[in-house]
Amino acid sequence: MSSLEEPLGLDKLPSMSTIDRIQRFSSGTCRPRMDDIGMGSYWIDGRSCSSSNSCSDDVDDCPEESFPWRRHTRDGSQNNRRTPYLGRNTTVYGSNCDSWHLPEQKSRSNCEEKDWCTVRNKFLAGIPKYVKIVEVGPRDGLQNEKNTVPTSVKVELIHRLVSCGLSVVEATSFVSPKWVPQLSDAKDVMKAVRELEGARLPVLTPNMKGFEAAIAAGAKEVAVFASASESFSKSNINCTIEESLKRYRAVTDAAKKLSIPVRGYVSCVIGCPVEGPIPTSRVAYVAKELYEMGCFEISLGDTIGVGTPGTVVPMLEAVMSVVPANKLAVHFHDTYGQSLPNILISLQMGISTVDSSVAGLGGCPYAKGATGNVATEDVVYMLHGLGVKTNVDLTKLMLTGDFISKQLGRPSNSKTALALSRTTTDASKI
Ligand SMILES: CC(C)(COP(=O)([O-])OP(=O)([O-])OC[C@H]1O[C@@H](n2cnc3c(N)ncnc32)[C@H](O)[C@@H]1OP(=O)([O-])[O-])[C@@H](O)C(=O)NCCC(=O)NCCSC(=O)C[C@@](C)(O)CC(=O)[O-]
Repeated sequence: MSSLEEPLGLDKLPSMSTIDRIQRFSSGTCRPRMDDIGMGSYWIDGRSCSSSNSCSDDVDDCPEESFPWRRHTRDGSQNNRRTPYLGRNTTVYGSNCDSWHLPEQKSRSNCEEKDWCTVRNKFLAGIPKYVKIVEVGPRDGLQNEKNTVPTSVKVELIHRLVSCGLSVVEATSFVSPKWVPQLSDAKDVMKAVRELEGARLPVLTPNMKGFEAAIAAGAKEVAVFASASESFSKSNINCTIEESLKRYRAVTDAAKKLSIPVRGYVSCVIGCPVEGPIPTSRVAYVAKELYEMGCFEISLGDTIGVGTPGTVVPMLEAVMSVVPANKLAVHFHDTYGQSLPNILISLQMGISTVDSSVAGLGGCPYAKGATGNVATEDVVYMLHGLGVKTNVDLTKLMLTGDFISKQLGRPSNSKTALALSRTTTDASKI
């Protein structure tokens, strides 16, 4: 067994060419052409700069998502629809729950504006204007809870998360109740939220049995979950990587016939609790297989949270050589407190979808030592501070984190929630 007490990959820091590429992406000039960096057509251009080097952006605020076999185009206005669920609550934290950020463009002088453009072009050029957050709290967040969380609490959590403006909330898992007893009420949860508007509510399905049960309960989107570690695959879903891919082909084939979008997860993209460091080529292989079988998005999971930017960069580089960046998501667990730097570097490399969990809930029952996902509040705080749109209302999100933390009887794992709950009692001091 390899020791995972040191950051993985100190001996495997990215090559100079990798570092050079990131610096070039952030250098204030436009992105290199795809051919320059050997990524073929898979590299997705982020924002580019006009010849005047102005900061005006060319990326849609909230790009429409396309699924390979989707019949209908989604109504873009749905992003703005909110369920009125939180209306009856009183505000706990006050109304000033937002990030400290640089002054708005309109309040900057021409000179300040020019300086800001230079700084932004130099360090933040690759960062998208809009980031889609996939909230995994009700599923990944709760699956490891020892005490049974009542179905009504799970349903209320989903309602509240949707009312925060989150456009994707992973609702539950149709897995074996023997393996994950906490989510044995998947059918009841799904039936209670199936008509909820304003967000997509995917569910995990490990095989055809799970897929059929999910569809029968009203799921309109599912996710399959493979692993880049053979050992983790066996302990999590009781089969080899190849066997899991075979099962998932059956699920994606069935989903295609029903026009159900399928998301694909790859676990252990940096390290495995049993095998230690995982080769980037293996991560790329599994991601490519899932993508080619029809998954519309591949979420790369650092299941035990051992990654640092030093290991995340080469992993992403390997995956981006086979799956386009705009089809990738990152999914970090915060075991070593590395999630935010890992997310930042991922954004700089062209990723614009981030998984997270309200109040930092979570952990995988089959990944010893894995702690919760990065807290959604912390991700939103960082993104808003960077001027990146999320459509998420941080105040409502904090109330939601507060709600579920109280239900679980412990404090939130979100540093932002903790800090803002203290400071916003007297918002005038900020
Ligand atoms: C995959 C199996 C089912 C194989 O489990 P198995 O024991 O090999 O399954 P089986 O086919 O031999 O069947 C055994 C029993 O399970 C039943 N069964 C079979 N399938 C289902 C189903 N879908 N729903 C309900 N029941 C099912 C089946 O009917 C049978 O029931 P019995 O006849 O004994 O009464 C099991 O290993 C399992 O459910 N694993 C799920 C583990 C899990 O949920 N892990 C956490 C999610 S992954 C994760 O958190 C990582 C991620 C995604 O967040 C990203 C990251 O951070 O890395």
